[in-house]
Amino acid sequence: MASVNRITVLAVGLIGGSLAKALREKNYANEIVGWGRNESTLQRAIELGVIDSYELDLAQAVQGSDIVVIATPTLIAVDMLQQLAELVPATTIITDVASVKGNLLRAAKQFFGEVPANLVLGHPIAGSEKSGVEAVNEKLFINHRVILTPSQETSIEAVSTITDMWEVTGADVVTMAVDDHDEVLAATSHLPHILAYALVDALAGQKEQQDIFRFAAGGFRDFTRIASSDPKMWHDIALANDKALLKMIDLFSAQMNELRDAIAKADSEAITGCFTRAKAARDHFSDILSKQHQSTITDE
Ligand SMILES: NC(=O)C1=CN([C@@H]2O[C@H](COP(=O)(O)OP(=O)(O)OC[C@H]3O[C@@H](n4cnc5c(N)ncnc54)[C@H](O)[C@@H]3O)[C@@H](O)[C@H]2O)C=CC1
Ligand SMILES: O=C(O)C(=O)Cc1ccc(O)cc1
Repeated sequence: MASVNRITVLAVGLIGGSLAKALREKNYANEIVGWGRNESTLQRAIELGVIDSYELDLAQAVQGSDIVVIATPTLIAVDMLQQLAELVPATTIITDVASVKGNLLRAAKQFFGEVPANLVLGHPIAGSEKSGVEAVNEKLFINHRVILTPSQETSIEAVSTITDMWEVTGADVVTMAVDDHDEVLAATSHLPHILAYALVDALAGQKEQQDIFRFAAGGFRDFTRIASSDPKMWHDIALANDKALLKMIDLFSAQMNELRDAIAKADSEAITGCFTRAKAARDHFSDILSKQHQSTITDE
């Protein structure tokens, strides 16, 4: 593993902070520097053992770093990339944690003139509905996937360094094409968040909302936990991945209309068909998850 002296994390929130703390606990680098706009948050990050030091000036923060990790909200990551194009030499690896990759790849081509070899776009598939430095959890990435989306232009050494970095946190690193990433995540993460927000907002707008929430059963709680996620974060994701997300919303709306018609017509066959297929698919998914869980227990 190539030795890493200095890592800079741009924005020390849930994901940037959890990565910094995980790496710090494994002594992965000599120095982990945080950058942010709010000095009290950065001081708090030092108190919590998340970073070694901080800088408020971006140029100072990235100077001499081997790896710069962009961990801001998704649309802000585009601005960060633009600023880094002026500040960072080709010897520094730039990576990120944003939930959408296509918009950043397009921005990179625009700001750097081509996809720079030292840019390794990445996305940890781990997190929670909580945000900010107080929610930092150094174990967050253990046994979770991290998707890297290198392009043809990306340096193999840079991909290998970022793979090593994530593996140190306990993550399982896979690579994927950018468009595939954005389509898969639109289906499995972005659509479910939109559905949870829409459901809770629709119900909260009803006059009887007090009663509705008072009598809500476990299913409502399971299905809507993610509606507590940060609205700003999900605003950025929805707009950054608009094309893939609109496709998924249309697919879902068509399915919803079919189910609505089936209920209106008391079409038992159609209703049971949908529920049975969905149950089989969900049970299969549960089996995969429990096998993954078993194999991680045996590995320990
Ligand atoms: N929360 C989650 O479960 C996951 C989030 N992500 C992605 O990771 C990135 C960071 O998300 P979290 O750490 O969850 O959010 P967070 O809200 O915990 O942290 C975001 C940080 O960015 C800072 N920030 C906000 N606006 C800024 C601006 N204009 N300039 C500079 N800094 C700014 C905030 O002060 C905060 O420190 C996002 O792109 C998100 O989509 C990826 C995987 C999981
Ligand atoms: O809290 C949950 O269940 C999540 O889905 C967390 C999450 C949020 C955003 C991502 O890009 C990846 C993971």
